[in-house]
Amino acid sequence: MTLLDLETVSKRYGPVRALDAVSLSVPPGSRTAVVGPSGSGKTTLLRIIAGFEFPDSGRLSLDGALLADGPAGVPAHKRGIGIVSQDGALFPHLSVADNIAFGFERGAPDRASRIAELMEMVELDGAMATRRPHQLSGGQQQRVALARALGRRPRLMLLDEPFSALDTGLRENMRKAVARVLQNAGITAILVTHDQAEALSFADQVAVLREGRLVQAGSPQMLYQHPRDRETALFLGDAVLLPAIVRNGFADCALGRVAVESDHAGKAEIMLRPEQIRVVVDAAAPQNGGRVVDVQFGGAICTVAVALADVALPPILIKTSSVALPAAGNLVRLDVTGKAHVFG
Ligand SMILES: Nc1ncnc2c1ncn2[C@@H]1O[C@H](COP(=O)(O)OP(=O)(O)OP(=O)(O)O)[C@@H](O)[C@H]1O
Repeated sequence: MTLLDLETVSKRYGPVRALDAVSLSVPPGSRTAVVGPSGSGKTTLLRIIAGFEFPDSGRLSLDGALLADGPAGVPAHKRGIGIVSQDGALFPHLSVADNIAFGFERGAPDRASRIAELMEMVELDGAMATRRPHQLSGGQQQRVALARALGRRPRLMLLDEPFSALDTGLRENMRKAVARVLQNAGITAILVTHDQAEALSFADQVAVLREGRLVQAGSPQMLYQHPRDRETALFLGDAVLLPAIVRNGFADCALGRVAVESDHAGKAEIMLRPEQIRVVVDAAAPQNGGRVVDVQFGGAICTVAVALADVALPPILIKTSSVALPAAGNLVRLDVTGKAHVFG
């Protein structure tokens, strides 16, 4: 089942291909995160879904109804799509209550009860209803913006970097709160973010854009463990990339023999996520290891750089806990858990 369907949507700005034949299906009730480097087309995609822009070619439909077919289609205000932007875009001269009620139908009889219900939904204290936006924290302003967008009972909610102005702790709380609110209201959402960790934890589906093209879409686990290419792998998190010879479900590499999930045979590049590698101090100078050349203490997560026995390879960086942290100069063994991903 699909709520929003994009078929080969393309958009150019002069010589720039902002979107190049992007196809994407968004299931009802799901949360999709769109990620990609700066200039990859995320905002353009969101603006086309919202109806602020029209594609040059390609089609998009919502719940089976056509929203746009090339440059013609349904205008933004008739799409039933809600938007929460980075700055919340609240009206500074209106109270919280008036901001929330802005999208209601004129003279809505249940105005007060709906405002109260929406404030409760986004976990805002009812006493704040009479405040102006400047009397709220960044997180509270974002909750008002979300309540206002929810008040229009949208079929689809677009979230354009709504957490980016918040600091780390608050950001995580807001992300969880928004996910909960959307889930409880059964609203399908699309989030645009620069933050890979945010995308992986918020979404059921992650879509990676690069230079206007959709590189890969799938569940966060699938993309993290089986990225299409090394660029996507590195975009979604830290990765250890090693040359290897692959055969019969195993790869021979600088870390010894590692299981792989691939029927590839021959030379290939393999990828391990750093958390798959355990550093064990082992004075026996093991084959599957090397010498620690640098240790960066980082509290819960520390980074250990290990120069491999194969000097042609750069040192690999491994994230590890501060418990039993090796020291620079130690000889270490690198034990791998799970399977490596094979590119190619
Ligand atoms: N109105 C416009 N006129 C000309 N070029 C544009 C316009 N809007 C976007 N572009 C170009 O289209 C490409 C995609 O831009 P877009 O804003 O969609 O990327 P983005 O992934 O959202 O980037 P960021 O993460 O920096 O916000 C960029 O090369 C951008 O310069």
